Amino acid sequence: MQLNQVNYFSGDVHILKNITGSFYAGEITTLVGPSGAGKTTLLKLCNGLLSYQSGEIYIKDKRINEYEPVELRRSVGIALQSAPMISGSVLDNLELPLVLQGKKLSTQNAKELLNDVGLSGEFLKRNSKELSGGQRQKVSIARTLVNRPRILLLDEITSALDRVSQAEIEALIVKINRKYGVAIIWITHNLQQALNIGAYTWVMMDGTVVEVGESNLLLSPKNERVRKFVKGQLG
Ligand SMILES: Nc1ncnc2c1ncn2[C@@H]1O[C@H](COP(=O)(O)OP(=O)(O)OP(=O)(O)O)[C@@H](O)[C@H]1O
Repeated sequence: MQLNQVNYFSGDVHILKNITGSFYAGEITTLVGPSGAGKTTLLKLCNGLLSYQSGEIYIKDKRINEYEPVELRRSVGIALQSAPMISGSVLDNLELPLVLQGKKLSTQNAKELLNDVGLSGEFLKRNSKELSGGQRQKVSIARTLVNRPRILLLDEITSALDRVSQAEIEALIVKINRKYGVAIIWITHNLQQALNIGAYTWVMMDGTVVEVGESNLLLSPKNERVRKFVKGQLG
């Protein structure tokens, strides 16, 4: 996915300013930065939930606003911190992206998806209300894989979890990244997480990308504001 001079305004407010850069297939890129920097807004532009006013976003040399909405939704999966579930079973939840297209999910495929996120096939019949926070997030991630997306957007998916579940989710995202070769764009407030798992990191502030590169840039940022931000987080 490539972004070229992307600008987004909400009314008169210039929220994202000239965002340019690439997210690569088979690589994890983390987005970090202070609250209000524009990270979530950028993710929403990448899956068409919001529309930019100028610039371009391309997936495979095709502008995202030239994709049919269903095609774009299939190509770009998103998982959120809240891991929203519909009432019903885990299978009902996994199947949701297909049901919306008038299709069904085979039990075999459903079990493989659960296996991808480290859950046994027995979970298919479980009521989604009975899942722990970590299990819910795993089902939410499995659901994003139903359409075999090229790009996976993750918004703070481990923020509400305990350390053990957090480590499990990190490991399974790395595994999924290798297995499916998707481009993963992961917003995190946890800079240690960005250092541990992301190949690349974008540091955003006030609607701009202030520093970008391999994630270990966080250990010795060039930009003074980034240095201060990192010091506050990593000590
Ligand atoms: N619907 C909206 N209307 C107006 N301004 C908005 C809207 N949504 C977000 N903003 C503003 O856009 C800016 C970027 O918000 P965004 O949620 O993208 O930041 P963020 O980096 O994801 O923050 P956080 O880390 O707190 O989630 C903020 O200044 C926010 O107040």
